[in-house]
Amino acid sequence: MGFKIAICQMMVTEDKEKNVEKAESMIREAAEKGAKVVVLPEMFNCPYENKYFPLYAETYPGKTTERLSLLTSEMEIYLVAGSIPEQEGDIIYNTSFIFGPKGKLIGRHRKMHLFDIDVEGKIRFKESDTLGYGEDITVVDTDFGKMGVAICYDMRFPELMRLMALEGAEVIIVPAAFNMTTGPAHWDITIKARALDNQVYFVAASPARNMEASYHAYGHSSIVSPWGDVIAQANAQETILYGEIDLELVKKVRRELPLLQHRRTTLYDVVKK
Ligand SMILES: NC(=O)CC(=O)C(=O)O
Repeated sequence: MGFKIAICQMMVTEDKEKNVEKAESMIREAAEKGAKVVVLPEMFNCPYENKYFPLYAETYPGKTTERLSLLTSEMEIYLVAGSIPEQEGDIIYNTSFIFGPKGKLIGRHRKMHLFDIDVEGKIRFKESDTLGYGEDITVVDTDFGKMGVAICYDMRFPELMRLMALEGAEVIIVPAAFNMTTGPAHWDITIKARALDNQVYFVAASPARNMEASYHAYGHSSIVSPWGDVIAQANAQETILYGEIDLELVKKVRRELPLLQHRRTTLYDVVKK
């Protein structure tokens, strides 16, 4: 079984309404071109900067999620709606809402690993200044099998990705926003490594690079096969990236090179707490 997936590598600006409109028009175009699963980038309705997260935050259900749920049901697709700042009580989360073809919420991933880093002379970011930690691993059931969803920095943690594969994920989808320091250094290799570790399709969705923003996203949204082949990759500009997902290939690669079966779980293990 297979399906077409699309990543909307959209330009995110300070105008929330325009961001949501842009997301809607790109989703519509991707669905009209046959995509059955559409993915938006991390913080698609809000600039990636701590000062904006509280200003753009919405509760669920809220204006952005309601609009995307309606569009998802109109286009009869699955939508991994990138992420938005989600307010619950006093806490704001970096949250990905996942909708099924009838517009129903089928999953919600709150970023588990917050991007608190300080690369000397290059980039300092401390998401935990404004955001709270997600606590749950997210694997959703779809008509195309199980898919894991995580957000950006989460993908640097192989244990999380492995647990998703052990829960049955054959595709891992990651809305993300690496930057011009970590992107050139780590983006491609991390995506390929996680695809190969777990023999999954790895789908990483970035915003386009906006040089007027304070945070310059790397772009380069990518779709990598379970064999490590790059099926499709964008550059830094706004675009819709398409790829064919062949679930038979996941089975073939796992049969030919049975990594998941060859783990020495009597000697070591990765467990969910
Ligand atoms: N923005 C992130 O969460 C992560 C990132 O940019 C990186 O890991 O590099």
